[in-house]
Amino acid sequence: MTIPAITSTSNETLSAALDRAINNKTKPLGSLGMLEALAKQIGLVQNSTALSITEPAILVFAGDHGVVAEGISAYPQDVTWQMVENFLAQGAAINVFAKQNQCALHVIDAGVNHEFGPRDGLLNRKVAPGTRNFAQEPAMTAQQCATALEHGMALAAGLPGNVVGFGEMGIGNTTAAAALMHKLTSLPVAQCVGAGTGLSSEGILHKQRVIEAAVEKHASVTAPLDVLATFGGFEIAMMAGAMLKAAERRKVLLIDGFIVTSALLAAAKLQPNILDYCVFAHCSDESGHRRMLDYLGARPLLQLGLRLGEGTGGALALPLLHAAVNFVNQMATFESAQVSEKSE
Ligand SMILES: O=C(O)c1ccc[n+]([C@@H]2O[C@H](COP(=O)([O-])O)[C@@H](O)[C@H]2O)c1
Ligand SMILES: Cc1cc2nc[nH]c2cc1C
Repeated sequence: MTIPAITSTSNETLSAALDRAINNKTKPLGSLGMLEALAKQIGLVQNSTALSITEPAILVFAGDHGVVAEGISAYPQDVTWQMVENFLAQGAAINVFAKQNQCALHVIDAGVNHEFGPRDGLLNRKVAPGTRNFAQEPAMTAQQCATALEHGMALAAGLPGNVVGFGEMGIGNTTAAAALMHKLTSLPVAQCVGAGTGLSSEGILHKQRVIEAAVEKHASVTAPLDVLATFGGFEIAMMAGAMLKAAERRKVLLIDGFIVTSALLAAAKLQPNILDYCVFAHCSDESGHRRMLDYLGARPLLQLGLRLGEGTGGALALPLLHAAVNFVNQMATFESAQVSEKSE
């Protein structure tokens, strides 16, 4: 397996040209706030002052987690496959929001503990029917982790558009994500763990203890790929692979909540330049997400109290990407509209 090479988007000449294009629009300097930074970032990713959004797509990766045996989720494991059925039936929140914003949606079985059989609309990339319980043994073998990454890379390579959002479904995956966060940021487990789908405060404490014992057990594991294999999930590793390939192909990466950002944490340890390509859709209500975003130096676009996953934050932020592109392409300049510029 080869990790894609990702170059930084920094380019002084283009950066100055984008600043000029943005500042010449008929508005007080800087008055479109974060949309201006977003437009500039999209221009740098696309290596152009002629911005576009073509065929945006969201990839939703589903996988199950052996660590659910430790009683770390408020919902049973079967919800993972049941929600995959719901995605296929167009009944989930992500179906509604993706459709509302004319965004393609692809559902991937990365490792669900259920036999779906051949199904329209489901991409079968099942590595295994769920990971092992990382409280007892590594969640994946190194080979399984590499396979997941490779499937993710191939999926991203096959996308026609220039914006790709990431989403996931997997009961137990906030436990995996919190463990990854702890290992990859060195923040204490207590600052990484949260309620997930809705644990009580005792439930959160139990989840914290399970993670603390597991990181103690696997204390010698430190290299990013080994951390991903030991504590991650098939959907998390596949997302990380897809993110790396999408950045290599100079697509804009739309980052959703806590679990998606944990996949990015792993990807960014392998290729730090990937962060140039990432738009952070929102700050999730999952305790720990804000700290994860701070660690990455990320400024999320939205704060809506979401804690759903599925890529819903990305789908909801997509209109803001369109707004950023459209203001650069369609607004008049001071010159074209004969509006007077700043006098002091
Ligand atoms: O995206 C988030 O920030 C987020 C926060 C909390 C929960 N989730 C979703 O809830 C599931 C994992 O929660 P849990 O409690 O089973 O670990 C998984 O399917 C995620 O998509 C997602
Ligand atoms: C119903 C349900 C839907 C979800 N979507 C993403 N994670 C989820 C978890 C649950 C429990």
